[in-house]
Amino acid sequence: MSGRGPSRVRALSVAGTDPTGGAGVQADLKSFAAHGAYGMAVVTALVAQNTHGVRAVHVPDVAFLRAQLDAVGDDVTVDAVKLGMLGTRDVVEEVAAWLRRTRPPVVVLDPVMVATSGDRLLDAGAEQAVRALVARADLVTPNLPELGVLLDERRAPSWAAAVDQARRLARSAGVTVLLKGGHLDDDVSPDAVVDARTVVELEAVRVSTTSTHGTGCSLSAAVAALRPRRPDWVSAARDAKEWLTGAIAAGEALQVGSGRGPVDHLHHVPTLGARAFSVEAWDAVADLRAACDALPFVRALADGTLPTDAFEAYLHQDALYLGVYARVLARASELAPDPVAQAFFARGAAGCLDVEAQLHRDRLGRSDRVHRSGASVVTRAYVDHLAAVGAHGSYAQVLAAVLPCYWLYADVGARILARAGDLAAHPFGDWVGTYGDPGFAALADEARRLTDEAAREVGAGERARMLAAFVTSCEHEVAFFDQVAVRAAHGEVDLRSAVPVTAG
Ligand SMILES: Nc1ncnc2c1ncn2[C@@H]1O[C@H](COP(=O)(O)OP(=O)(O)O)[C@@H](O)[C@H]1O
Ligand SMILES: Cc1ncc(COP(=O)(O)OP(=O)(O)O)c(N)n1
Repeated sequence: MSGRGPSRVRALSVAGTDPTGGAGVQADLKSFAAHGAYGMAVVTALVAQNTHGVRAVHVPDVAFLRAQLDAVGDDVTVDAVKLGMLGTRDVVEEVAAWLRRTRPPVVVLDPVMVATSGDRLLDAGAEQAVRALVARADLVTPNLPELGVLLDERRAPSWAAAVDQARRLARSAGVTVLLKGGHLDDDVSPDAVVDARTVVELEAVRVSTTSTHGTGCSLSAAVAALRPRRPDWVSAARDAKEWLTGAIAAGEALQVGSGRGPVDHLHHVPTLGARAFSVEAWDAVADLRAACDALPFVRALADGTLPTDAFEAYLHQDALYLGVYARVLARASELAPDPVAQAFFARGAAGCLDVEAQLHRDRLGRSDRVHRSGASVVTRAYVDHLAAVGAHGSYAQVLAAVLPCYWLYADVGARILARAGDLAAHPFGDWVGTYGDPGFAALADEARRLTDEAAREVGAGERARMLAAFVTSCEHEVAFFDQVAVRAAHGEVDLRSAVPVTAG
């Protein structure tokens, strides 16, 4: 064994079960893991419940509870204990006796009494035993109704009254109270860490969601897991609450159950096991891809019937776009975590300015038309989006935003190439040849690979932001193809409304 102490906090949940994984020991173990703790669990009660409510409760004999507690305590050093559903007076007293014997350094008591579904999780005759247990805990985490029961008072009618109750409980039981404001009828959901002398409020927005099953279990387990490595309760509770708010916000996306769903305990953890980002993203833009293929511009470009002025107007906007796109690729290179990605995006930036700009110069240089106008509203919207992600987004978000320009072009280009036939005789053969080229497809493959690689490192929230950036870029791509062609095909290449591009 190493002399440096354990690599993780060893946290024990003593609680009931939830086979749907949202509350009870299942939630506690996920909360422990989410906070880097090694989780253990002693089961007090088997609960047949789901996101709609409790169907049945089976409380094993307390002798078996004692056997479980002793099996853990005889063998493992426990750094923190979280007590959840205890169910009966006998269970409460057995747990109290175990605490007296073992005295774990951190004891968090979630005084579970009634589930939000309205189902009782504690016998009416056990309330007095739970009141006595409070004095054996370091932190107690009541919701508003539970706080009233612990004091043998009515539920506080307001947040201020609840804080006052919490202060009185802290003083009388010599315990720190983490008062939870989830039951308030308000657009915020504050909590407060209250001890005999101080009250520290933890502010939080109220997430508009039905995914709040097991929030109390998850919060108390998170605080227990954090406390051994935090200087005080406020620090542990603040981090746990911030995490929980994100977990609640990400809950609906889990699509677990048709009632009050669970929170996503791992919302901040890299999305190992998820579909590759590019697979999810490509599916998300299936309609946009179909719309792109059906655009008059794309069809006329493929069969060579697009008016030359329309094509030149498009190329002119594209040249303006590429100037900004090159800067955002350079930003991706700057943010890249390794030399392979760094070099790829640096080459991409240079490629935009060299190879593709050459194509535009050749084309527009031969043109009789003089394209002095600035970016159209559509072009400006696209480059503004890219520049904003480049300025404020993470590496992963930047990659998701720049990927459509590679991927959609390679995808559409291959189909245009297939329809175009002999490029030598095609009026836009040089353009079609560039984007339909297998070399360009290989660049798109590499951009996709790097984006998937970046996505593997991020949590669910960041991945959702990546997806939003990708879809927005795809929407701009389709609008970009559509803008000049539609106007130009009707002889209305009007760039008077154009404004200069501001490089990102
Ligand atoms: N809709 C919500 N948005 C944000 N936080 C919430 C929401 N509902 C509950 N919470 C938070 O979840 C935790 C559990 O609160 P609460 O519902 O009061 O307890 P319990 O789950 O024990 O009934 C608290 O931190 C509370 O502030
Ligand atoms: C086994 C078990 N323990 C506790 C609860 C109650 O969970 P809680 O986190 O208080 O939240 P709600 O789901 O009641 O809102 C439970 N349901 N099951």
